[in-house]
Amino acid sequence: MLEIEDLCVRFRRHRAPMLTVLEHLDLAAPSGAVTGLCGASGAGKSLIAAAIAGTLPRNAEATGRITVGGKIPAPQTVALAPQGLDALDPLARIGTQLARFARLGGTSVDAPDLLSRLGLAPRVLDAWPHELSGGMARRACLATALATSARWLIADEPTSGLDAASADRIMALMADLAAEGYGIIVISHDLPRLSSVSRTVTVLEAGRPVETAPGKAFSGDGAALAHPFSRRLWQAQEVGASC
Ligand SMILES: Nc1ncnc2c1ncn2[C@@H]1O[C@H](COP(=O)(O)OP(=O)(O)OP(=O)(O)O)[C@@H](O)[C@H]1O
Repeated sequence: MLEIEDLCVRFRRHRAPMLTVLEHLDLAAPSGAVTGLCGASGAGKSLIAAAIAGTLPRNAEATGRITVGGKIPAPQTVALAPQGLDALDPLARIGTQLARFARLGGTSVDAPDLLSRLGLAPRVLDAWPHELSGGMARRACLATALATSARWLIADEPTSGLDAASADRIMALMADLAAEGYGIIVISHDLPRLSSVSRTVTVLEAGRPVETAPGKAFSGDGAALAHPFSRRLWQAQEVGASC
């Protein structure tokens, strides 16, 4: 179990008061399941990912407790596939980067097999990041995180910029990895796909968690959701999807 207790994040600013951007987050993410995080832009989702992975910006101050299996996680326990595609090294071919991440995790990687699970052809191994489309780069980012063989993965917006079939494939992969025993946390604006694979989805509104609901509560008109903000978020996507 990956547990977050009372996580708060605030930023130091030049000649300005501290800015609080995340307040009192509790989260329990079991291994063997997908745990979803959603919310409006700027709600604090990527900062949660960074806090778990230990990559918060230098001007951030975090309080609270993050544990995996009851212990403070060692480096490399949790792999992060960040939202920004600039996480890829522009000066290394994708194959080199996958091998590098595998070494970081003290393991080796069957790179063609990994790419194929993400719907990428083996030729991508020889490609430089600038030669990839946005969707291919997103999947290459995910591949670098998976290459570490960490048993915990946080995927921040893994379907952003992907066509519908590729997005379906990525969310199905998240579910498959969970079925293989991985602990998976997925951050996504794509609520229909996110909720379809998640055991629970935590909804954030402006830095505050408002509700943790079972994935299946995101259906129909959202009547099974407890908080009005969650219902609005869900209904907005459903209306968008049916237009
Ligand atoms: N280095 C920083 N210094 C100051 N504020 C920051 C910094 N990084 C992020 N923030 C602020 O923290 C808040 C949360 O940012 P975060 O990136 O976690 O949002 P998000 O929920 O992931 O949004 P999106 O869905 O748009 O990716 C935002 O208001 C953002 O402006």
